[in-house]
Amino acid sequence: MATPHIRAEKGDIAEKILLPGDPLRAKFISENFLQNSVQFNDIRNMLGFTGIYKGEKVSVMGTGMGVSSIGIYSYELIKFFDVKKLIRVGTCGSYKKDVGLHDIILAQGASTNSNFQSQYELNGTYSAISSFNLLERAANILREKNYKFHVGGVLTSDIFYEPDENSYKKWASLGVLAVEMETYALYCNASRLGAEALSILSVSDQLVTKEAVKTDDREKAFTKMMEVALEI
Ligand SMILES: O=P(O)(O)O[C@H]1O[C@H](CO)[C@@H](O)[C@H]1O
Ligand SMILES: O=c1cc[nH]c(=O)[nH]1
Repeated sequence: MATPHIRAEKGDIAEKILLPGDPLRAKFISENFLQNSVQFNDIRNMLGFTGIYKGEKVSVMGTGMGVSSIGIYSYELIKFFDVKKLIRVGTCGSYKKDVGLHDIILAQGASTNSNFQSQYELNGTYSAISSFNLLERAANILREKNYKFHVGGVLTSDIFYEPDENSYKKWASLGVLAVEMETYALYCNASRLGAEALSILSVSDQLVTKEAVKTDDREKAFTKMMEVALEI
């Protein structure tokens, strides 16, 4: 049963899915990590694949950029395709000097400047948190592999090009490690619909030192987080 955004039947998509923002990163993961991979989605070029990793069925699909886009895909994946474990594998901008380029962040929770939570008509502010089960497993795998990682809060922002380049300092003063654009919505949908979610992020930009990973490397350079996500 296809949805407006995913051309697949129930069973075509595994219970566990990796979700990069970039659909070409999904293709890269499929081609480099999965065996017997079959493409299940092409609508809007939001490429999705299902294959086998170490004997386990696993899927990978792009989400696009921003809360609205991942809000649609994660909702459809959980509600209509019975996906149970959603692991975002994304890039982020570090807010802390000691969180360097290529370091991995496990997003324990997400704050946001988006109004995604207004749909729930709460009389307060919702704290979007990850699945402790997935977080604990990812942390254990990272320790075993001896990969440098950090655990903490991130900001899910609607804005990539902030007019005030110092505004990040206020979030950093509250311990927020980095900025990206999807995790808050992913965690909300997973909590609301009864699935587990975790964002594993690689630092592509350093807002304190102004360093950045080269544009051509962004699709393929972050294989460590992909490996960890697949091993969970
Ligand atoms: O690398 P991805 O997963 O797309 O994540 C980050 O990169 C995009 C901005 O360049 C936003 O989607 C942000 O969240
Ligand atoms: O600075 C950055 C880097 C990646 N993704 C973001 O949203 N911001």
